[in-house]
Amino acid sequence: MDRHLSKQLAQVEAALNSLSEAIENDSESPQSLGNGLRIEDLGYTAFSQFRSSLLQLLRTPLHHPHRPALPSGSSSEAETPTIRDLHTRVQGRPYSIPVRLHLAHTYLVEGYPDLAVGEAYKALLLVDEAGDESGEYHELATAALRSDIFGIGGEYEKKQMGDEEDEDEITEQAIKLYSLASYTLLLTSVLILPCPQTALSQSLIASNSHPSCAPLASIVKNLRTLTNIHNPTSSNSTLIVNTASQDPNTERAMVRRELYPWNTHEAERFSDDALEFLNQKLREVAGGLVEVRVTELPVLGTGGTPTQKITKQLGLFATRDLAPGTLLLDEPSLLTASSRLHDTFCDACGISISITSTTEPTPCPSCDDTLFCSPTCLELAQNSYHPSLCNCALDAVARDAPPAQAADALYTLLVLRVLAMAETQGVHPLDLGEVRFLWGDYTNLGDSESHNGGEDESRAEKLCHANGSGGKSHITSTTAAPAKTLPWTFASANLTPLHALEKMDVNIFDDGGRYAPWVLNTLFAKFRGVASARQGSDGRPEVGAVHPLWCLANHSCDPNVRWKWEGRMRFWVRGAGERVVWKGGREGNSEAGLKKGEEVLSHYCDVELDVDERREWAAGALGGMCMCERCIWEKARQGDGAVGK
Ligand SMILES: C[S@@+](CC[C@H](N)C(=O)[O-])C[C@H]1O[C@@H](n2cnc3c(N)ncnc32)[C@H](O)[C@@H]1O
Repeated sequence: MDRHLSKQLAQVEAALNSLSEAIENDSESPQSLGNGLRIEDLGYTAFSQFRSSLLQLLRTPLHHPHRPALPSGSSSEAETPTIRDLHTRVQGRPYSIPVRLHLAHTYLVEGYPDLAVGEAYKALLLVDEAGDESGEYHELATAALRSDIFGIGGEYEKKQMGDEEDEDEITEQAIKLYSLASYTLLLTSVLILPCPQTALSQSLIASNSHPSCAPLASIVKNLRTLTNIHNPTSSNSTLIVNTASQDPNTERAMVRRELYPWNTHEAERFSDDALEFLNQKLREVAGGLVEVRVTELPVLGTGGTPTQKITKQLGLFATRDLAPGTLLLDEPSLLTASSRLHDTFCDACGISISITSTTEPTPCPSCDDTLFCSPTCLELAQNSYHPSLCNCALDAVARDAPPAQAADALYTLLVLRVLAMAETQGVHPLDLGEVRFLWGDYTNLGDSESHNGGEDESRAEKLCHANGSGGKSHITSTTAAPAKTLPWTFASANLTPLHALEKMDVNIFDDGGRYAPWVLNTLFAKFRGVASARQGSDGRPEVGAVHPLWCLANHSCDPNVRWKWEGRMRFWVRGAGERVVWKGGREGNSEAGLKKGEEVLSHYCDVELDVDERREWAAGALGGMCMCERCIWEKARQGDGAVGK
């Protein structure tokens, strides 16, 4: 890194450190904020723990790509609540700012800065509510704040202030301290990710709320230089963003893609019950011609050679001999999303209304803007997700994104669809039938071990312990830096979902943890592994969908089925003449039809491309370089100079 940038980063770190010092110290300190209060007296009894962690965090360069998870700063393990304990506390006291801050800083020291951002941001929203008499949650937030300061567990009354002190004034000071503590956590977390543009935009907001806070002013100044943003004339002028810098709304970081140790909603995908559930669904849409089975797949590396490791996953298999042309899967899905604002796709199944002539386009009777391809789709939507979105004015959210962001926008829209399904059906988002069995491509599962966790509390407990203590578990316990393979932005993980939930009239604080940041991350992890998209004539992905049964099929560059998605996802058995001709002269697989017990192999990329292009295209969906028989053969021939013959 350039020396100038390093210097700027060091100054940001120093300013963050002095901000946290100022928050913690009392009025005698030179860094004092001048309010005479200590944050530890205000219910945030763990702030000093965060402070010592912050110092450790800042000691590792913020830009370090393999920043390790840090030990907690607590002196006694026994006193440190686990993330699970803190989830319970947040659910029990959803409007308490210090409880959320404690969760945020625990996430941060455990190596989840993305989750810390989510909770610190909610703490800030609560600060706003407490300070704004017209806020929807003002009374609840104020009551929680007063209870944190003066009530049971509130240490304030034991301190030096007498009874005659004005409670209102103390509450006001507490709001200020909590605001600064929330910003400290938020800014530290986004810088660790690292998302400097997001840090700058949030520090500007912070500095506007706290104009006399010198450390914040220093953070803004240094982040401005760091991000190469110039504010040429006055504070009112539009920021001129250097072409090399990014928009905070789209600034991406990579975060851990995990089966979180506290996630009790993940299905035991290889259990008899799960296989029976999925096979029952397959009988409904595939007439029993295919079934799901546990299978072994190679773990794909980034080089052109196999890793020798095997992973246990699911796959689809023919239950009998199937002749060419047999329709073996015909699956509808309501888990769809359109990225276009003005084109007309059925809101439910995603079919282009202009190509379907069989049925009557049907608007929602209450919100005319929402169009379905048929009364059937309208009815399905009403039972599944639409009531939560009807008249919510969410149409424009994440739509018509620029080409570079169109794919990411589709994932966000799929997550929003799930939130509406969860609300309409009163089900936890991760328990929805459409979501529960999806492959999440988590990086903390052992490669060759089955992903066979149970559903109950005891399993979650076991995972928590195994993860921390090195006990035997399928969750990898490793001292290496955790892999970060999940794209994350502040907007997609926080701003957009929270905005949508508020429009849906969901209480974003007291939600029983259903829409917590880790739940949203888990949804993104699943959708990035299994969603499909259709491109428009301009090459932009315009409709996305998750078909939970179709996506159980594994990939081959010599697929034995062809598929088409027009409202429903369909698979047909390829005939001999439809099998791909391998480049380099080999005829490929000329077997017609599928034999009983043979695996159904789909394709995730254009199989007409050359081997290198195919591998590049499919790498994201496969987690590495395709090692199918055709790829290996064509690559070897390429080395011989024989491809193209
Ligand atoms: C859409 S899912 C397919 C179903 C998945 N096997 C399951 O258990 O649900 C895609 C994932 O399957 C695995 N996969 C599919 N085809 C593969 C192949 N040919 N080689 C190795 N892994 C494959 C990769 O891990 C990929 O991320």
